[in-house]
Amino acid sequence: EKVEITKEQEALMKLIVDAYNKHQLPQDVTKKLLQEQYSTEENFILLTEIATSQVQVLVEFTKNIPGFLSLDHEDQIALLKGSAVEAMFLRSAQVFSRKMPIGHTEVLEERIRKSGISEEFITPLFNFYKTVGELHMSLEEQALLTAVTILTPDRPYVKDQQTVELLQEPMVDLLKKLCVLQHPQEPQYFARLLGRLTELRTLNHYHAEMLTSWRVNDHKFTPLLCEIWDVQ
Ligand SMILES: CC(C)c1onc(-c2c(Cl)cccc2Cl)c1COc1ccc2cc(-c3cccc(C(=O)O)c3)sc2c1
Repeated sequence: EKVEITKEQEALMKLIVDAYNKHQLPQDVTKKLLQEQYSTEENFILLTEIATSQVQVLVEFTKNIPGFLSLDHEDQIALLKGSAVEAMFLRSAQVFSRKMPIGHTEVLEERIRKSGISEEFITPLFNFYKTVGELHMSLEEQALLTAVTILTPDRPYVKDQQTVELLQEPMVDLLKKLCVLQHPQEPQYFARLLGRLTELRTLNHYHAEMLTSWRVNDHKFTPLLCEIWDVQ
């Protein structure tokens, strides 16, 4: 039967996509990717600055998700802390899928490869980037998938999972319809997207190890990253 987006789904999508477009990394932050030195230390410092700025962008985007600010405040924090790494994997993955104007892709890859991350994490990390890139996600799909990731009910310390599920469900339904409409020749596209969310869960564990190995080598994070990642 014909898949149709309802008027309220149209309105929800506009809200999410506008928020996603509005909250972006500032140019002066991302253009540093092309300017700074290429030492391991410089790369780590630059990626730390970008990640910190990205968390701020993520918080602003999340505040625009309908219903999020009506959630219990502690649950709002638990959702942000629980999804920050996954949302940043998704965000940084988009850089590799869309050809950045001034070759950010190669530069970002170079800096991530030489930032003190051990080889065992580099492989799954760039495999994820590759598989996301192959999906050629639309902007709407990127925005909705990020919202779905943030509204994952079973994050640690979330008390009222029920209410989070009520917020996440309409996003998932809308994303599913969007996938059918935007990829008619690929009926399993939505399933592939959800597969990336499963992959993101495993990357969380790798990321925790990455943080530990950076800290063992006395790398410093910013107060915001320490707060959101419960380090230091
Ligand atoms: C603290 C720091 C060393 C760190 O620790 N773990 C990670 C991480 C790494 Cl490595 C990989 C995945 C996830 C994390 Cl969380 C990081 C760096 O995290 C980030 C976070 C967001 C972005 C957005 C980018 C980006 C570039 C150009 C353009 C755009 C754009 O949106 O236009 C975005 S790069 C970037 C790097």
